[in-house]
Amino acid sequence: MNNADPTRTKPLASPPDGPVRSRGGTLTASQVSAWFGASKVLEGVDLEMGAGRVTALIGPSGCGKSTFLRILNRMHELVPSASLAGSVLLDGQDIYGTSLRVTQVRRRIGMVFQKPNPFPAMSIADNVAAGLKLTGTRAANRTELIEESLSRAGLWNEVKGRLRDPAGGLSGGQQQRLCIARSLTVRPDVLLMDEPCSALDPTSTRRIEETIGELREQVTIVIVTHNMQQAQRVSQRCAFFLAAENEPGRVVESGPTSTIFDSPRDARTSDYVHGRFG
Ligand SMILES: Nc1ncnc2c1ncn2[C@@H]1O[C@H](COP(=O)(O)OP(=O)(O)OP(=O)(O)O)[C@@H](O)[C@H]1O
Repeated sequence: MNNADPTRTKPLASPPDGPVRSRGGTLTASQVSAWFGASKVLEGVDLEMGAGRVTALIGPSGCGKSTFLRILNRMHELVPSASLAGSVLLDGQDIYGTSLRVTQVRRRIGMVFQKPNPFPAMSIADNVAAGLKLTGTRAANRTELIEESLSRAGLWNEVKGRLRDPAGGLSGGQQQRLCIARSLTVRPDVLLMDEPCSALDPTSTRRIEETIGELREQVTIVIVTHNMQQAQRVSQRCAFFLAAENEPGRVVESGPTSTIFDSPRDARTSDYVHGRFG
């Protein structure tokens, strides 16, 4: 591509032969509260999700984990009745401020959902490239980015001989890794994952967990999980959310995963992580 032409959109990706830069962004949530209409569902969440780490959001159903996750890449505002207070900074930059457009925020902070959602009739390669299209990103090195993204998602070896086949022919676990690859094409700083293994069998789950482990040096990961073993296996930090009856969800405690599981400060954390409720 001719980089000398200043009118051309500069691709986000590095040159094809360049390595993926080791990076990841730090997300800092301060006093985040959220509402759906008049109903307050989250209260005063303070949480730092550091670069190079996996942060697990745990807690019983309905305590606001997914809402919090969606606030982190401005998806919460897609619900017409939704509102929020507080701030979220990505490396010190306010993601709700005027210096970042919403498309830039969603490009730098990607999301992988509970149920794999590839375009089933579209080819495997086109599904990965759709990550560029969905975020309005132009890239000269499309082919290399497809291989790089599939490799980083741990899927390249399984699909390299059938990139033109429809994605609907992949197993559930492969489809989820394809969705991870799709998110990685724009080289995000942060990847948000909302129960990414809940629709998968144990073998596929372990494969995704390995992928998370491989990715964390390059991308900050925030994952919602109901699986306590998974939180222990994949995360370095944990935040325990809880909503008392008719109250919004709050973070009871957060810290290193080993502390949350082995010596939490709050008895409710201990009860939850040891399966005594929720
Ligand atoms: N679109 C919505 N409109 C109205 N209320 C909503 C909406 N989405 C979530 N809520 C409510 O907000 C609260 C928090 O929900 P949220 O999905 O964030 O919790 P969660 O901890 O992720 O739950 P789960 O673990 O079951 O996914 C719940 O009371 C839920 O009913």
